[in-house]
Amino acid sequence: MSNTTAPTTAEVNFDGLIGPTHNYAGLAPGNLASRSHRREPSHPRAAARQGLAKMARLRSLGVPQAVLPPQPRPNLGLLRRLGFSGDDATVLEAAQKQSPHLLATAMSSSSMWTANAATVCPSADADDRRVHFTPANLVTSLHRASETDVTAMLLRRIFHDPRFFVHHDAVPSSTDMGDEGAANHTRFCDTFDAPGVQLFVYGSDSRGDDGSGPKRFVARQSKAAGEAIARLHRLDPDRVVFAKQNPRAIDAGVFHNDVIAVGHRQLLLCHEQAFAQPDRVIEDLRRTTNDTIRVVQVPEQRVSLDDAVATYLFNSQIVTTETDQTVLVAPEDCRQHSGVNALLGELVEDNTFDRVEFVDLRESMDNGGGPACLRLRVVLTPDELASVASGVLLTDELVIQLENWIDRHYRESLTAADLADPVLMKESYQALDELTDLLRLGAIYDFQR
Ligand SMILES: NCCC[C@H](NC(=O)CCC(=O)O)C(=O)O
Repeated sequence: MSNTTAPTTAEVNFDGLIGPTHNYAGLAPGNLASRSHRREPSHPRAAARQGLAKMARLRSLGVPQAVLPPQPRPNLGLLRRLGFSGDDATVLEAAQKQSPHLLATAMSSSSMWTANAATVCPSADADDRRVHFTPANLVTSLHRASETDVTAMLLRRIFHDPRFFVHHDAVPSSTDMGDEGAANHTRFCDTFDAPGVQLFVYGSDSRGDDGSGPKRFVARQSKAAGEAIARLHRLDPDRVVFAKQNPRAIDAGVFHNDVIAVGHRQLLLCHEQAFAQPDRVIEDLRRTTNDTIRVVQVPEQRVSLDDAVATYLFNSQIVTTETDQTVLVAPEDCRQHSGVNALLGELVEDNTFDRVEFVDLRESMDNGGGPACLRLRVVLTPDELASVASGVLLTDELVIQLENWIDRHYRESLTAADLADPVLMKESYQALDELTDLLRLGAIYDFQR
């Protein structure tokens, strides 16, 4: 078993702990799983256990693993800002009566998908040699846009040392500046301490609607946000690539690029329909990486866009283990799909991966979040890692404490009718109050002050 303090510069996965109000409200634009599971009962305890089991599995492979706490729900501040008043129970009841949609928004536990929390660039790539963070504005939907402030606070709290970390404000919240964070951002490198090349993928070009965008669903990520982040993070423009998503893919349910492409070190695994101009993207990546990148494009004939979205093949995580193996951590759904499973066998055969491991993330998957959605990758040198709030770094002991904590506080199931229950609110706040002790973060939530 490895120690979480990596001796060399390493990629640390910060996974979002799934919160006690995890539910299916169908809130997410362009996300087919969210739409099709709308109003189904959810299983918060199983959900949180599945997410934690994935973290423990990666840790057992020797991948440094940390945890980000959920956002406080219900988000009473949001409901009050929208005109619901009275005591807490009255606010929840009025919201349920007048707008179940707003109530569900205030109960969403979507912050678990930390790939959307922020864009992070390692110190090796920034000209001031510090790690840069920009929280995502998530303007496309209210339930996600209301995560930004708490995310920013959490990141500042966890990565608190200004010698190592720079925290930027989110880019302005305007639809032509849409930013959904690291889900549309990939970094390629040789070893993690070496300077990398960063790929920013976008669905909309802020220069206006020229009719080339998706027809059915909204493009959530803008090019302008990526450009701003590349400037803010002081990246070398010669080592940055911008790529437009294929609008057909967005219309098939690819609401983030990480539903159709995944990169790790010198490998890009993507569907042939991922980008509007795939040849140009590959050429740009070859040039900027001095031809060290290996691109594996999966043809439509092998895996259709629809099957890619249904199985979340490309939302797998690729990790380098302690023994220097390259492992693909894929959703169970990929094993169950014969075509995808056969392809994975071939990718092991041809040494793209040393092996594939499958993880059961049913509860998250049913809201459109696979293995890669649940993690924010932060590349840290040993000194940077040593300065991080250490209570969030996963240890064997913390896994056991969190399992126990989940079992004590989380409900087995939740329905839409339960969301206004003031007892659920108390349970949720009490759970989070205890969690901040377990993670040694102090009082971070408004309700604790
Ligand atoms: N990276 C995965 C993000 C999934 C997320 N789903 C949601 O917000 C579903 C919420 C709901 O419908 O209850 C989204 O689409 O942004």
